[in-house]
Amino acid sequence: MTLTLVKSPDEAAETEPLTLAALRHEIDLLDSEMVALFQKRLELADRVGRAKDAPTGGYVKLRPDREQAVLAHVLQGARPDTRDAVEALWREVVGHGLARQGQLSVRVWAPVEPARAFDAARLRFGRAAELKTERDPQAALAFAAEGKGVAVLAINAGDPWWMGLRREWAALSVFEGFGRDIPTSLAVGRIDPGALPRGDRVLVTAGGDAGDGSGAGRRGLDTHHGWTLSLTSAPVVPGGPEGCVGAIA
Ligand SMILES: C=C(O[C@@H]1C=C(C(=O)O)C=C[C@H]1O)C(=O)O
Repeated sequence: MTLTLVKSPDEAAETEPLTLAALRHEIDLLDSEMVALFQKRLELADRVGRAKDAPTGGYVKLRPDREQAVLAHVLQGARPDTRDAVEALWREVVGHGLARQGQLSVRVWAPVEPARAFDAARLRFGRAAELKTERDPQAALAFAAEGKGVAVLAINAGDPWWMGLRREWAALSVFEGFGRDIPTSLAVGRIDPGALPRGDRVLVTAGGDAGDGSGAGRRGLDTHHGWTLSLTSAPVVPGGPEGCVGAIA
């Protein structure tokens, strides 16, 4: 609701600068509070990071499940008209929280519309992350497999890099999908399997064509020589015999 004070033009001319100054003072006070709170939050993220320094199994510190819960929590309290702004802001906040535990590096491989994939990665990981484009999907996967950071790779881009998630890149998990309804790129990394987000499971399977009924409830994303990359809402276990290679929110 917007309150409008009815004033004569003269009165308005006199009081307006004061009102403006008063409003700006309120903003300054809030900014100071927000900076203090942000710094407190960063210190806590720091402490969480040190707690994670205990054996990690070579996993990166990024915890998609926790980030999903943080987002859900703040969005629950947000007015509908501020949801997009709150989400964008918190992606930044969380990105800086993670950066306190070590800078996140992201390699992006997207031969078609690279700017779109890059923008999506920037929105997801925030400005605190270091983003670089990669010309070779295998180099992006190798970078992520070494635990140096994570990779974002386009799907349906003429390279079935995702088949490697069942083979040489089995240490990597898909933990994010980018795209409106159907993902057009996926993020992969050495993510603790216990920290994958709640949502659809990502499958790489031989035989059958996802979407033809052979895999009930599956949605195909890409196929190559009898192998299929698909999504399912079935609660399959990552790394298990069903070919689950991760999960996306
Ligand atoms: C603080 C943590 O580390 C990272 C930063 C988060 C945050 O700032 O809220 C959330 C998840 C992690 O990616 C955590 O795991 O809780």
